[in-house]
Amino acid sequence: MRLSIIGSGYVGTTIAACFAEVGHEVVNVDIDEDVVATLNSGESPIHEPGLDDLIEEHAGDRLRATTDYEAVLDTDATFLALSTPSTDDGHIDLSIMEAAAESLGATLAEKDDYHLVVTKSTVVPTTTEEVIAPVLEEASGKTVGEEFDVGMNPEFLREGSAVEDFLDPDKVVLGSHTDRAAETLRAVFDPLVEQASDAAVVETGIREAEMIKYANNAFLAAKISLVNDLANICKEYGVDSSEVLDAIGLDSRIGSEFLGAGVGWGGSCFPKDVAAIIAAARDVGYEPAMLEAAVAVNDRQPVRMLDILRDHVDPSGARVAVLGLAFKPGTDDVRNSRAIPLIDALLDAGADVVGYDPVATENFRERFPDIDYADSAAAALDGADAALVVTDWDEFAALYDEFDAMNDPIVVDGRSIVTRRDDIVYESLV
Ligand SMILES: NC(=O)C1=CN([C@@H]2O[C@H](COP(=O)(O)OP(=O)(O)OC[C@H]3O[C@@H](n4cnc5c(N)ncnc54)[C@H](O)[C@@H]3O)[C@@H](O)[C@H]2O)C=CC1
Ligand SMILES: O=C(O)[C@H]1O[C@H](OP(=O)(O)OP(=O)(O)OC[C@H]2O[C@@H](n3ccc(=O)[nH]c3=O)[C@H](O)[C@@H]2O)[C@H](O)[C@@H](O)[C@@H]1O
Repeated sequence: MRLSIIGSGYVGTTIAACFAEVGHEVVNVDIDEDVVATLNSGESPIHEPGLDDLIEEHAGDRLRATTDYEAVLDTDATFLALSTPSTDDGHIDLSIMEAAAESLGATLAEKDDYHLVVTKSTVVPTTTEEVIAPVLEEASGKTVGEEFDVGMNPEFLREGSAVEDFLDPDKVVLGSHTDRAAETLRAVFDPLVEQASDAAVVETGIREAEMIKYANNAFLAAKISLVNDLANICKEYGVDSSEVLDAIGLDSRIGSEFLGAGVGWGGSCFPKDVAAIIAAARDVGYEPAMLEAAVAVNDRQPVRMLDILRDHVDPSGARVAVLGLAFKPGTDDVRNSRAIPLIDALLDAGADVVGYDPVATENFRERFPDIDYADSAAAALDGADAALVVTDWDEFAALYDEFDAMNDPIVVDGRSIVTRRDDIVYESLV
């Protein structure tokens, strides 16, 4: 099939390269000329394992990029993979989606045959039908359900394993309202599902597909917060939370994944998506108490870390090494990293902060230009009064002798990965 993908960020680039890999002809449309040039030169505009190889193989053949929306006219279906950030009050900000839908609609005005427009971005229920479709109709002069259809196909890939997650998913969710849209979506995904090891295909309505994405992310975020609540209780009672969590994970109804207790969840999606579904729920008069609690627990974990530090050292004037600035290991993405609230609190308390991350320092420096940065964990620990571990990078698990260079070592481990030493004051956060 011939597919167009609007937006070439984490999701748009990954799905374009993967659709090309399973045999489709794909064109990426992005307003960013650098992104387009990078893709056309056979390189990936984002860092994701395996993506460079796919782009190198298919660019100039089944995969190309352009800034010109006219490219959509030679395709059968378009996926909208634009950012859906938060407004200041947590609501979803649809302005980028609306601008792209308007450009797409104006282009579709010139198309003679049927077209399917699929929302790939994470959007709150009713957005595709009540926001995107009307913009497309207005700009194209066409009617949804007649000359074109809309559909919804949420994305569940994770940064750091995006290609693998997309090509071998647990599930593919196809939301549509007409037989024609359902058939087109099936035809897009059939080659992928055939080669995936065990992908379930869920055919559903459009607003159900939109909600499945929020339910998925909200459930995972709430699972981590529940785990953190339980692990905090464990700590107060002197119970080893890792033994407790390993044991409950053996119950197949609970499952062993996403039981990692610690300083909490961050990133470009969980915080904004949980905030957006809370705001959307309130808009229709429902108070989502569980989700509000999940956020409250998550907000409290960095504060607990500082409280534990205070039990051992007064942060005012102390040199504190923060190990890990990325929101999770394997990425240089610092959006909503737990290091941000932690360092804000440390600076408020008068600490002298030195940060270290294997790959995320430059991105973090844009947010905190005035703290010190070290070139290695050892350099960050040298002369520090305390160390706080925020991201579970493997290299932090391997630290041992490096703690000798600290002044009276105090380690507060927000990810429970550091090897304990009897001669060091070691506190796990949970
Ligand atoms: N990043 C992730 O791991 C995942 C993200 N999602 C969702 O997918 C959506 C996209 O997220 P990302 O790919 O991370 O966003 P992103 O910010 O990485 O990429 C968006 C791209 O859209 C382009 N763009 C902006 N306005 C445009 C326009 N009018 N026309 C054409 N291109 C335009 C930008 O230049 C940028 O390259 C969001 O709704 C997000 O919540 C879903 C699953 C995973
Ligand atoms: O909607 C999205 O964009 C994506 O959001 C998450 O993916 P991602 O944010 O890339 O990363 P995760 O691996 O889920 O980690 C999110 C946060 O939770 C934290 N986490 C994760 C697992 C765990 O056990 N404990 C824990 O604290 C991580 O440190 C990180 O800060 C989801 O896992 C994806 O399915 C989803 O598509």
